[in-house]
Amino acid sequence: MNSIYKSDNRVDTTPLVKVDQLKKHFVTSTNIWGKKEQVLKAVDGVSFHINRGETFGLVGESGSGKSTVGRCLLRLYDYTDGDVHFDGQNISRMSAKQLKPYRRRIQSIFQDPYSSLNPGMNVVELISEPMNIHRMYTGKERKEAIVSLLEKVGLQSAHLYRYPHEFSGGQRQRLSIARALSVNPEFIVCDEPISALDVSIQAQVINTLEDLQGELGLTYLFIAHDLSMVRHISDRIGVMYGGRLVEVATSDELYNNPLHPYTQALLSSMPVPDPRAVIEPISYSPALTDHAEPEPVLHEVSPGHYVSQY
Ligand SMILES: Nc1ncnc2c1ncn2[C@@H]1O[C@H](COP(=O)(O)OP(=O)(O)OP(=O)(O)O)[C@@H](O)[C@H]1O
Repeated sequence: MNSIYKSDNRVDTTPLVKVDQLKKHFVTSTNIWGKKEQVLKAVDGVSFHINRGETFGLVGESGSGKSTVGRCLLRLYDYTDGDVHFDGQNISRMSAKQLKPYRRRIQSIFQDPYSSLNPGMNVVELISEPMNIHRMYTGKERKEAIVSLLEKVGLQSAHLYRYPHEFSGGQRQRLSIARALSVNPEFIVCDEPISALDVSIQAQVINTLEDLQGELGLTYLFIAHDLSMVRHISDRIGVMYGGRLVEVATSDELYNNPLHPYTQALLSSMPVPDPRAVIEPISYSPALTDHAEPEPVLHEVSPGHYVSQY
């Protein structure tokens, strides 16, 4: 179990995750001589930290770079520039061998559990797979660990030999959570984990994630395109626009006092309870010309509330 206490009982206040000026540019076309023709700046100078036991929400419209940030933290991508520290260690340029312990400590849950779960594996096999990779648990101990994991996420031992297609969408996402937890991680990148679920199921899965966080001391990066989804679960929220963070604040501060026009636009497009109300698409364009792009620097305008130039 993760603990924010050091062995001498002093609280460890160093952030679990620290991201410094992260950049991930994709070369989207290459000419016949192998020269770069077009570069897509999916993430372009993003900095934030996530404290131990905290949930950091990352929001923004489709294409703003949220998933790319998540994939960089998981080291599924090499970065173009910048650094990511995990528990004080710079993991940015670690070799596959050096990364191995971090691959256990940092897990992920994705939007579509059906495509991330091998349909030919039953529950025991699906949960055993990460345990095999990290050589955890054997024989009877493993079976007990799997049953206990299923109970933790709201499934039962009767499900042990079932296959993904035999579950509902919500149950499949619970299975993905059990699989992520199987190797005792400290940090989980949750990339739109409830977006594909029925609204009635979304709150239940969120509650399970929150309960597990309290029980296991987990730290989450919670990615969503919709502010209403992250509000409840997040301690702090970062708003992304065009590969950059435009505002970071505590959840309450962001909702009560949004400063960046893009955050205000996102908030005003939040679903309203009246089903007859017309929801307008977000319209926001920086009031700047091409040659004066906003600096990827966040200014602290009040304690813990950061906003970029706009
Ligand atoms: N492997 C890739 N190669 C080229 N471009 C990519 C790649 N992955 C992402 N992109 C581009 O990078 C930009 C950011 O994508 P990303 O998926 O991070 O955004 P997002 O905010 O997570 O959006 P969504 O909610 O739709 O997933 C997009 O323009 C996307 O097309």
